[in-house]
Amino acid sequence: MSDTPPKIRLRGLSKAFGSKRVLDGVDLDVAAGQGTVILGGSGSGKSVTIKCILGLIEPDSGSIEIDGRDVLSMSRRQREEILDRCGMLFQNAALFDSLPVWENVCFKPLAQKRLTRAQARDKAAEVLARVGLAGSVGDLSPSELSGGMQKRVGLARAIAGDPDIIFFDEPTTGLDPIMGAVIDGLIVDVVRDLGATALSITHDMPSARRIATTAAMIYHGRIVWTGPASSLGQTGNAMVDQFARGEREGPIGMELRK
Ligand SMILES: Nc1ncnc2c1ncn2[C@@H]1O[C@H](COP(=O)(O)OP(=O)(O)OP(=O)(O)O)[C@@H](O)[C@H]1O
Repeated sequence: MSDTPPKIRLRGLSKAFGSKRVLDGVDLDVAAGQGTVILGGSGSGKSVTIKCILGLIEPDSGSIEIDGRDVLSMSRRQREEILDRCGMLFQNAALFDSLPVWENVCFKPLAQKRLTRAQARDKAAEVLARVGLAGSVGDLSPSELSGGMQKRVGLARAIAGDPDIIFFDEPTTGLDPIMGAVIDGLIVDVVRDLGATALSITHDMPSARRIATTAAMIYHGRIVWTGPASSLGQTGNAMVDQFARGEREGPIGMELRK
């Protein structure tokens, strides 16, 4: 056990939608300054977990601590201050087609009036360069970009506020394997340069091994295994290894596929 307190600590996190219990006591420590990935079948509650941390879904019970502070019991303003230090790369990048790339990149600081439009243009050019895009891309519409470029723009938006914590929701989905590796490399670089903590969701095992140090598997609403991401596929845990290798036979039954 490390002496450094976790950046994010979840204890007993539970959430049901109607009669459907999705999270049933999630316990998870996300180490500061490292990458952690949550694995689990479709519909197992990975996104709901991240949405609870981001304040987009209120859990029914349990606690969420960030830097040792319980975010569920703090005031709305205090919670917003903490969430302002978080960045998010959404699945499919989730860019606004009606806005040029530079306004997408600096959407949040512009909406919060923390930057003037001129400052936001400069900031966008700076972060676009960090993800390997020319400043001129800032004037394009997201619809004019390839999938790989859209992910880069989504990554630029995620880091534009110099966040402490960055969430990555399936960052390589829809990309060819080489572009996926390129995006993973950028993720590792920007997270390291910012000294940030990264919490990711992915079904892509090579990506999980690249972007995370620690992996955690969610099953039936709980974290059932945590260990080194480098060991995925050879963890010795039959459930995790079946999942990581994508094998049909194993302890994970067909109920996940219903
Ligand atoms: N706002 C909501 N209202 C009702 N049900 C929801 C809501 N959000 C999520 N769910 C349900 O919670 C379950 C878990 O969803 P979640 O999106 O967390 O899955 P996931 O593990 O991220 O899956 P995937 O890998 O397919 O993205 C699903 O059955 C989903 O339908």
